[in-house]
Amino acid sequence: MTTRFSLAVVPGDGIGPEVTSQALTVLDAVAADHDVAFERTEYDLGARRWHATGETLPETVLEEIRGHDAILLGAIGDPSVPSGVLERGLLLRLRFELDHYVNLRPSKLYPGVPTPLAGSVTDRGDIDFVVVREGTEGPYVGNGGAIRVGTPHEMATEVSVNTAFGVERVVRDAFARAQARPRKKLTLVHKNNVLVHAGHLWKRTVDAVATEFPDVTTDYLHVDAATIFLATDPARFDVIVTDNLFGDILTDLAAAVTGGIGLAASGNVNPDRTAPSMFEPVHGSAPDIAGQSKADPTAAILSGALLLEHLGLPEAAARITTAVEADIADRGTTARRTEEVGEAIAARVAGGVAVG
Ligand SMILES: NC(=O)c1ccc[n+]([C@@H]2O[C@H](COP(=O)([O-])OP(=O)(O)OC[C@H]3O[C@@H](n4cnc5c(N)ncnc54)[C@H](O)[C@@H]3O)[C@@H](O)[C@H]2O)c1
Ligand SMILES: CC(C)[C@H](C(=O)O)[C@@H](O)C(=O)O
Ligand SMILES: [Mg+2]
Repeated sequence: MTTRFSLAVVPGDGIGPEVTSQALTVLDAVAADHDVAFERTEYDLGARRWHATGETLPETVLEEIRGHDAILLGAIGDPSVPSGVLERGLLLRLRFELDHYVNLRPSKLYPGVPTPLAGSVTDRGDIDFVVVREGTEGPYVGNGGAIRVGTPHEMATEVSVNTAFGVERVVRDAFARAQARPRKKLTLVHKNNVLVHAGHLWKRTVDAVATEFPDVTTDYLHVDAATIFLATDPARFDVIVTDNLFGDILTDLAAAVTGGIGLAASGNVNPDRTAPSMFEPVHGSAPDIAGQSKADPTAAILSGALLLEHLGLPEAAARITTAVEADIADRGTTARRTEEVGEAIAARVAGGVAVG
């Protein structure tokens, strides 16, 4: 019997629709073999809607989206809209309202992928780590303001919020993920030599939760040093847990050293399943290449694989990652159009051996 899943699809802005349609093609290619069907509702949210109506995320639309099994999102943000309006009013609002407190960002260096890594990195095969980025707190919450705007005496604040509740739940999730991985290693990244209030809360929380996971080894890096090691020795990482802003920055760097932003997938996960989780590439709307079929849809396609895992379909997810891995190994240097990449991966998925 076919199992039906409802998907809310938010293609969004710039290259968002281009890469999302490829992710959907690949999801459909894998669905039939696994006896699942995706019933999709597409939501017109982003710059076009904002220009037409002034809306970013109407309450009624949010409630409709809430009723789905999962969300697939392309990218949000457009140069024609003041910076922050869509990012905060749409993307972050979805993450906050749907309690996506685990922002999961895996990084893996696939064989054959070019990387700007330092020449000293020899054991490239071991580069396989995941950043568990806190998704609902930190400096992202909008706790700030500005006075005397536009004057020489302007003062602006953007206060980072870190609650014991919020830190503990994401740290606990990161430990569980570390425990389930072969190396069982967790690195806390923060800046507790300077940010002593938030940093010490994070450190104390990791130390306390560690007692419940005796088989997981832990270490700590200041965020500045973490950027050094991400560029020179990324194989040292297994699971990184960090706050919302550090995680944002580290994961673009992680993407850059593992083949580029076009390959980096993510899941905004609500582990308690009180609302649908949302899967999206790490990259943005890339206005510089939008509408030219130049975007690499691989990140969106791999985000589709994370979505399948979340829905309890690990074999279907593996079909996609295996197809992507094969496509990457074969890529060479000839540039392909967005849809060519998507169709090639979909063909490999369809031609693959059905498992599960
Ligand atoms: N999750 C999201 O929706 C998200 C994430 C990041 C940025 N943004 C928004 O996107 C807009 C542009 O931001 P930005 O330029 O800082 O970041 P970006 O990720 O959109 O682009 C950075 C660079 O990476 C390239 N790039 C991105 N995705 C690519 C892909 N799939 N294939 C090939 N090249 C790719 C772009 O061409 C650009 O040169 C802004 O409005 C920003 O707020 C949204
Ligand atoms: C667009 C922005 C709000 C977003 C973030 O900072 O989380 C983006 O950079 C990301 O990485 O998904
Ligand atoms: Mg980012």
